[in-house]
Amino acid sequence: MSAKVIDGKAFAGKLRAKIASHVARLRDETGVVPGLAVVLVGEDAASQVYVRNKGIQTVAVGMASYEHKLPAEASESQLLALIADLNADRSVHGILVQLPLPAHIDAGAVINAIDPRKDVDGFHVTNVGLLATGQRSMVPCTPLGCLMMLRDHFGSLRGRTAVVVGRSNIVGKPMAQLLLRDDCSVTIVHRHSLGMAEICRRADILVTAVGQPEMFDASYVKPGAVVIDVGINRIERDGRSKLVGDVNFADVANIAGAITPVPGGVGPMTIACLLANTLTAYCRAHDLPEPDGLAV
Ligand SMILES: Nc1nc(=O)c2c([nH]1)NC[C@@H]1CN(c3ccc(C(=O)N[C@@H](CCC(=O)O)C(=O)O)cc3)C=[N+]21
Ligand SMILES: [Mg+2]
Repeated sequence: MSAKVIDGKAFAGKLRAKIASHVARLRDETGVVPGLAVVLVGEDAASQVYVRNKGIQTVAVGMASYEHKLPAEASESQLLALIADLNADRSVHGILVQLPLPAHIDAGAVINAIDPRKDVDGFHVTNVGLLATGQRSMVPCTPLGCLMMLRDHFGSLRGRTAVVVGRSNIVGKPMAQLLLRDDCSVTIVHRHSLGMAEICRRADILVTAVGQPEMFDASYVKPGAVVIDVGINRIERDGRSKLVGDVNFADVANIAGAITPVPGGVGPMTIACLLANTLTAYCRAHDLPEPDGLAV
């Protein structure tokens, strides 16, 4: 193995420490701490674990955490009423509705009911449009975390060739927007792309977000490229459950210049960026200067 392993867990720890020191200072200055409300509908086991981790980390940086759990049968109008309450609640600066939602609820309608200024996921159509037009917005947490790691690795991304695999609204599209804003030449490829491996082999920066365990081997990677693995796939191996990325780590680590591991790469950065976005939303709500390095 020759690639540098980008330690997202350690990076996220440093980011949380920076957030915690700002929160402590702002609490002393204003008497108000940032508040994050997380809404979970239903009993999905994985979602419960994520929501619990988010709550623990929110409190650990000195913010207030509000958890709202609704039964799987909750109606869309019940959920919209809760969102309206949270929009009006001045102690809540960030609102996250855990996805996926049950099929009987229109997720788009729920997301677009969130006050865009409190939309710490950056999924509201207003924030999508602001990002796409280069204006100040809330930026989706996973792409933001990836961008922070890339900027840390490269310094400037200007002029580099980036390939994003996957075109979801939560990762692929906003990732491409952020890379474009940092002056990369950006290509998005997806399941219908012809010659995908060949296109990927042109990338200085390869971001994989497809949810296919270990799909990307060395044949997709240019020697020395930086590979950001967004996939988090739970698989059975040797009778045990384990997490793997979209990238075949052992194979790609022989050829890449740097690579994020799974677990311990993008995942921890996603949660740290949720806290960063909550602090950003708080600063904007209170007309306070935004700390450097939290938003793009
Ligand atoms: N509205 C909304 N926003 C989200 O950001 C959102 C969501 N819904 N629904 C579910 C997905 C998933 N997600 C993860 C965040 C962190 C890890 C993470 O920290 N993973 C650890 C491993 C955790 C483990 O061991 O299970 C790691 O990669 O090292 C994983 C997954 C955020 N999501
Ligand atoms: Mg896709």
